Amino acid sequence: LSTWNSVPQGPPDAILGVSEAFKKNTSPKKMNLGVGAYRDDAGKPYVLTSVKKAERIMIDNNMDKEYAGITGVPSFTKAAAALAYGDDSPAIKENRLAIAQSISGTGALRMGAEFINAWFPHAKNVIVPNPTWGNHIPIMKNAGLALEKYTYFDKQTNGLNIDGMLEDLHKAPKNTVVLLHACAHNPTGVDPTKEQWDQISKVIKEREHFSFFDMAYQGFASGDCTRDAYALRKFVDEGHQVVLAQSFAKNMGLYGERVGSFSIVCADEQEKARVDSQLKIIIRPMYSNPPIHGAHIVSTVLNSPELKKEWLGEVKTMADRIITMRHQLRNHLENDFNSKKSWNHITDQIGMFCFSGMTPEQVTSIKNDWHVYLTQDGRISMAGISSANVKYLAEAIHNVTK
Ligand SMILES: Cc1ncc(COP(=O)(O)O)c(CNOCC(=O)O)c1O
Repeated sequence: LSTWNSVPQGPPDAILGVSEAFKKNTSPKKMNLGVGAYRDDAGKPYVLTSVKKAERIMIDNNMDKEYAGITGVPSFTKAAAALAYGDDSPAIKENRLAIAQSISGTGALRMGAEFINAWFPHAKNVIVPNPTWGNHIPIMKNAGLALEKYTYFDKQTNGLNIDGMLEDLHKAPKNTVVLLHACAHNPTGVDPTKEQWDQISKVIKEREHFSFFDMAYQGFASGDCTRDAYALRKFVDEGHQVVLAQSFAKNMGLYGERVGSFSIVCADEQEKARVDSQLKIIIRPMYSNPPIHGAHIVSTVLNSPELKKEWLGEVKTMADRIITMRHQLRNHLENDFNSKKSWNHITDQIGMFCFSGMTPEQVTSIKNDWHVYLTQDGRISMAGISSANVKYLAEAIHNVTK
């Protein structure tokens, strides 16, 4: 009998399964609205010019391939922290921000969950939005945390159910870890307003909850890195000792380079040193030390004023293209196909995704009858839309929803 005889067939990943089905389709009109990766208006992946320039500089510098330290490339983590928390962050100025490079955002989330499981001084409970990025659930559970969901999306309005969210945050046991998407919520595209963030901060403070921010889209949501970091920075200003999972996959187009960071706001320099030592103890037996190439790209871009300026322009261009597609899609639905349904949520939502409100049956119909592929929850990855196919998509959505 084979050693692996008892290994069962696992379920396919909901998101990647969509791309597999898309690849098998032969229609010239087919559209892949599944995977959350940016495409330009020609439908092609986009390597940023600022990234390519940084790589040329790195080659000219004849960089070696030595190991990075356990917590990664220092010039990267320093620049990443400033981008997230702000150049004038007191936590950074007072040297009390512990930060480690991670295997992109996923690695940061797992590192954070492992750290919480090891050192959080209360019950290891985490609550995540309903719905949330699918991978959040196994990441937290596999690290040993007890996971529950809090109300987030409102099916009636395709927006935020703020009252339901605040009620669930209030009901959760004291000292619960609350996972928060800093901007560009995945899969709904629904973000709290500034006023709503202030309400959320207040309840979290009252219940002495702990905030775990996931910021995978800074700059990619509104086109403005400062604007997209509002919630994170406001919480820190208000005295929350947050932790942050940061990713450069989308905003710098570094998907496969796996560049991210995990950071912890500490009380003082001495505490930061102790926390740092425990992060190293978690990382060492996990993957020893992180890949250096992507970290050097981010460091080169962020530490060069002109490359950083070029990058900020490019991330705004990507965000603006998505926002333009939102307005065109809504406009076609309302004015070309005279849909009688309300589509304001297409332009009210922000970031990579639009939670269309299409039912699983409608998702199946739009796939079978119109060759449009998206996840069963009705999430549309907006980057799959271009000026060439936006009207076709509107026609397809109208026909399956009327
Ligand atoms: C909210 C969130 N956190 C974290 C991550 C982690 O991304 P990475 O590990 O690539 O940095 C992602 C990446 N999502 O992937 C796109 C999709 O849902 O189709 C994410 O959406």
